[in-house]
Amino acid sequence: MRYTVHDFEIAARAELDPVYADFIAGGARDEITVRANEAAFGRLQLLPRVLRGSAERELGISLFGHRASLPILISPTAFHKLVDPEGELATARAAAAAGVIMIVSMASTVAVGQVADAVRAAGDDVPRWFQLYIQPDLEITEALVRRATDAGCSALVVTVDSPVLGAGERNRRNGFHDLPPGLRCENLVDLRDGERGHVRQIAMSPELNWEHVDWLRGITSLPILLKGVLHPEDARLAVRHGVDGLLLSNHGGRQLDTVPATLELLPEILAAVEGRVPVVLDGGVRRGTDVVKALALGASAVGIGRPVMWALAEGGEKGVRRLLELLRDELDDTLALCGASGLADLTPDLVRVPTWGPVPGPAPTPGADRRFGGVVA
Ligand SMILES: Cc1cc2nc3c(=O)[nH]c(=O)nc-3n(C[C@H](O)[C@H](O)[C@H](O)COP(=O)(O)O)c2cc1C
Ligand SMILES: CCCCC(=O)C(=O)O
Repeated sequence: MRYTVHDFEIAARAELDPVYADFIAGGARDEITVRANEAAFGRLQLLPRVLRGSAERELGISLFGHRASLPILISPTAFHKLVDPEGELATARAAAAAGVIMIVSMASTVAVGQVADAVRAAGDDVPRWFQLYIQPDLEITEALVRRATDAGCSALVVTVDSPVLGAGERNRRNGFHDLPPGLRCENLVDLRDGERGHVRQIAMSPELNWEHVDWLRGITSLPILLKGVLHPEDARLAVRHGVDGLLLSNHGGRQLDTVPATLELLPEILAAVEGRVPVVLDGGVRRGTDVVKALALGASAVGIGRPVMWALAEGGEKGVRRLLELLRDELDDTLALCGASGLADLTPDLVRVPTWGPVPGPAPTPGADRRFGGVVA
């Protein structure tokens, strides 16, 4: 039985090729930001209200006019077929069954159109979003946007934190640079004549700028979210350039190492956008309490990356379903314990930065009985 998100990782690691496990777990350079994301949630405290709950709690959200049953999105992760033969089809079916929004990675190993067909065939109609790396060749970018639009994606998540590919040193040591034979980046196949869907077709370009965002704004009417804006000044610029939302993300610590945890940046980013666009946060979300903390501070929703890959590796579609159920239960339980009858009751006063510290006092006498001596940390 998997009781926690962490259990999925342990179970997946027992089965996975360690090279792929490293690809999932790893981050850039010293992985300081990878650790910071999770640690930031642990440092914040919850301060619950009592005697004001309700028998049932409302967990649904609405983003850009679309309903989802949970404030938890599946952040875009590449290469699902590395860990499960059905790949993104399995993830998408699980997401749809749970009523959760999945952001399909541009580097998916099942084409976004096929993902959409599979979900429709299952009779579920939950919005899907598409993650895009703007390509310096704008015709290619336009073709990708068309593929996503034709597949019924209802928003574009444009990743802007990757002017160059993050330095995943685990991958370098392991010599993991390409997909194994038989797997392709299916969204990239035949964008130009004869293109085979090679990972290296994805251009990470340091020459992208705000004019590219304006150009994209002009070719699509889909809502555009920028993923990877960390500086409040860039958040202001994003709003000025007509962006519809932000996915506050440090790419799970996989791009620039030593940037702050996303949770720590949330208040500054929210202040910068002044409520004009929704802010979704990802990075280190592993518990219902994490979801509650991010929402109480003002995030509209959160995203999860690695947990989905672990769950997919551990149990395919069923694994991802169980993961989403588990997070749903934890979220519901946390709301109840906070005296909240729905997400709307999550207000910043429920979250505190600890003010307590070790009480200064005389050093404990060596050998003294610590049980009764009032000994402090
Ligand atoms: C294995 C893996 C693949 C990823 N692939 C992509 C991707 O293709 N595009 C993207 O924008 N972000 C990608 N990300 C970043 C995630 O979207 C997300 O920001 C991050 O995983 C969130 O942190 P978490 O893993 O702590 O939940 C990837 C992350 C992982 C772990
Ligand atoms: C070219 C694929 C990029 C995947 C990615 O964004 C990541 O592994 O973090």
